[in-house]
Amino acid sequence: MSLIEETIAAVRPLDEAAVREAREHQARLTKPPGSLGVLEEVSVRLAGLAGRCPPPLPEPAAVAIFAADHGVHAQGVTPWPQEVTAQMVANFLAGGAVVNAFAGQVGATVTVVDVGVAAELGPAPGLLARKVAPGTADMTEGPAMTPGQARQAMETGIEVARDLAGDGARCLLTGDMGIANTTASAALIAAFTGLPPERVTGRGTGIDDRTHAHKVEVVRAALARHGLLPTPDSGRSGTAPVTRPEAERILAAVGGLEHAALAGFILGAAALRVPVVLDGVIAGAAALVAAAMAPDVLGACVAGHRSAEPGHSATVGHLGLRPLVDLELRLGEGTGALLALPLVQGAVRVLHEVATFDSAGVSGKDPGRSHDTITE
Ligand SMILES: O=C(O)c1ccc[n+]([C@@H]2O[C@H](COP(=O)([O-])O)[C@@H](O)[C@H]2O)c1
Ligand SMILES: Cc1cc2nc[nH]c2cc1C
Repeated sequence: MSLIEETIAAVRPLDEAAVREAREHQARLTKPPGSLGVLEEVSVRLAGLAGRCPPPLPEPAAVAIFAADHGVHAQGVTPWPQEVTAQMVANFLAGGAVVNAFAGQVGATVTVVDVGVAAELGPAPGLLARKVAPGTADMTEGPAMTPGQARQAMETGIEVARDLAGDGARCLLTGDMGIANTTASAALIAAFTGLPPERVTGRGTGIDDRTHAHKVEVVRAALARHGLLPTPDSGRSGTAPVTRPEAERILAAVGGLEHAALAGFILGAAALRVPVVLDGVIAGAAALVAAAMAPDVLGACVAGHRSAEPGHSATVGHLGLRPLVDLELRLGEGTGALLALPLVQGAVRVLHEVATFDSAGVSGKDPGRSHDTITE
C-alpha cells in the first residue's frame, strides 16, 4: 500500500462513546449548559477524535508553512513578483514575519517546507527541503502538476504531519506561502463546490477592480480548459460528492504544490488523530481535496478563522466547518490558525479543569421551573 492509501485507510470516524461522554461531562460542569457555545462543540469533537474524555490538551502546537510558486503567476493575477515567495521564506526563517510573532505568543514551533519554490534555497535551521518542482505549470495552458508531482507533494505533507507529531506536537496548524496561490485556491474551490468563478475569486493580497475582473476570467479559462467549469449541462453541480480519482485529477489540474502538501498534511493529522487547525483560503481549498479523498478527515479539522476571501466562506460552508475567529484577515502563513489556537486549547482545558456541580457543591438548574418560567 502506498503512503497515501495507508493514510486514507487510517482516517476513521469520531469515537461515538467518547463524544457522548464529553457531551454528558459538559452538562455536569459549573456553568449553564451550552454557555460556552461553539467551544463546547470543539471540545466534544476533540474527545471523539482522541477516543477519550477528556482528550489530551492540544499542546505543544506546531505550524507547518508549505511554500510553493505558481505558473499562473504569468497571467498577471497578483501585483507581487514571484520572488517574494522565496524572500518571505527567508523572512520566516529569520523570525521576522507575522507568523513568527504570533507563534512566539502561543509557544508554537514554525517549520517551513519548500515543496515548490521557484528558487534555490540554501539549507537553514527550520527549513525542510522537499522541493517537488520549481513551481507549477500555468493551469490555463495545461495541468499545473503531473499526477506524480501531486502525489509526491501529498506524501510530503503526510510525512511532515507524522514527523511533527513524532516530535511531540499535539496540535498541528496549517500555513502557506505562495505568490498567486489565491488564484489556484479559487479554481480548486469552484471545481469542488460547483460555484462559479466570480463567486469564489477574491482579491488575494490586494488587487484593483480591473485586475480582479481579469483574475476571474483566468480562473474561468483554467476551469474550462480542464472540463471543470460548472455549467447547467456539465453535471458539475457541486451537490454530488467528488470521487477520489476526480479529486486527484482536479488537484493536479488547477492546484498548487502547497495545496497538495497541505491536503496530505490534513490527512496525515487525521490519520494520527491529532487535531489540525486550518488557516485561511489556501488551507480551506486543500481541505476540500482531503475531504473528497477521506470524508472523516473533517473530524480532525478546526477552521481557525474566516478569511476575507469569498471563496473561503464558500468552502467552510460546503465542508460544514465553523470558523472560530472572524477578523477579515487575509495574510496566510498560519496567522489565523495561531490566533485561534488558544480558543481550541481553552475548549479542551474546560474538560480537564472545571468542577462539576456535584464536586463544587453548586446547585443545578431547579427542575421545578421550566425554561419558559425562568425567562419570563
Ligand atoms: O490565507 C488567506 O486566506 C489568504 C488570503 C489572501 C492572501 N494570502 C496570502 O497571499 C499570497 C497569495 O496572494 P495572491 O494575491 O498573490 O494570490 C499567499 O502567500 C497567501 O499566503 C492568504
Ligand atoms: C509581503 C507578503 C507576505 C505574505 N505572507 C503570506 N503571503 C504573503 C504575501 C506577501 C506579498
